Amino acid sequence: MSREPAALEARGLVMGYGRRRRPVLRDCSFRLPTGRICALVGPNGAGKSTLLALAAGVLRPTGGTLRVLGAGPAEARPRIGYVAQNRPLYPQLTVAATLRLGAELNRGCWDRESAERVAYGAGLDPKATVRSLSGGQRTRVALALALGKRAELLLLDEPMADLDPVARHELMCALLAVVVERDTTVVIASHVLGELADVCDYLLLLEEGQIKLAGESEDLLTAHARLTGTSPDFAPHTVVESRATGRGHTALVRVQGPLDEVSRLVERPSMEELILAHLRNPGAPALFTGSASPAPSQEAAA
Ligand SMILES: Nc1ncnc2c1ncn2[C@@H]1O[C@H](COP(=O)(O)OP(=O)(O)OP(=O)(O)O)[C@@H](O)[C@H]1O
Repeated sequence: MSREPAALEARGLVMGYGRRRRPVLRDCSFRLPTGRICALVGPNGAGKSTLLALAAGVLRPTGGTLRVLGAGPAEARPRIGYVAQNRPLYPQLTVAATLRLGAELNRGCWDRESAERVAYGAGLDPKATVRSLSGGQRTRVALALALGKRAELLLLDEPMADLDPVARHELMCALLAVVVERDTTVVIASHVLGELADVCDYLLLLEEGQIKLAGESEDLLTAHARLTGTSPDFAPHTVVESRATGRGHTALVRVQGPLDEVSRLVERPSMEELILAHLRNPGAPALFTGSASPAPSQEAAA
């Protein structure tokens, strides 16, 4: 059965910088279906920004393939909104002129109302030049441009990093209202795990250039459990992380068989807990749920 084109589909994706091309992304294969709000997490230097820049067509991979909305990244670019980590904007333009430029470049599809709501939400002066803005205010303008474009796929690199807590909440609500209404796919690279867990229904966890967890949040959570018992032996389950506690031993495990609820307390981990356990234990085996595995390549299927 053929599947509809994914928002992102990587096969053996490799990326290295500079002359030596030391791989920053190594043999990454995964699939992100459309219509998801995906958290892209991983430690500093794991390759999150690199993956987003490849998807946005700003960088070219050194190996493997990355399909974006069923096309090559350069071809898909008009359908993508990309907020890069350094928020590239024209410093000499005013905020109003920046939005006018966004409208000009996206004539016929520009969503002026959403763009202005996001840009001016906290009383930002339309006449202020971009160079005079704070980091958080620049983020506001960059997000406004991405949302105004009515993109099918939004790639947001640490969108909340510079924002104060009130602005974070306000902008996240504005973003969600728009993406839910339009069924936009969103990839959010961030270290703010608590906030991500509340809004994302898909997870990609990158570690040292490789995907370690990929799939629907619900499926990944169901595949794990927090077990507490008197014995440090949690067989047959695979232990991701364990520690001794006052009550005995607690472990976050990958479920591998029936859960013995008689001799152990069985609880469902939170998404934040699951991510932290994997980040602290890079040796834990990778897990891809069904929708996250790329379709067999045409050569393999033939
Ligand atoms: N332009 C570049 N030239 C050379 N190396 C680079 C370049 N950009 C990134 N790297 C290296 O690639 C690796 C991955 O960087 P990347 O910015 O993609 O990670 P990240 O997961 O986004 O990190 P962070 O959470 O700190 O933002 C790092 O080792 C970084 O030093």
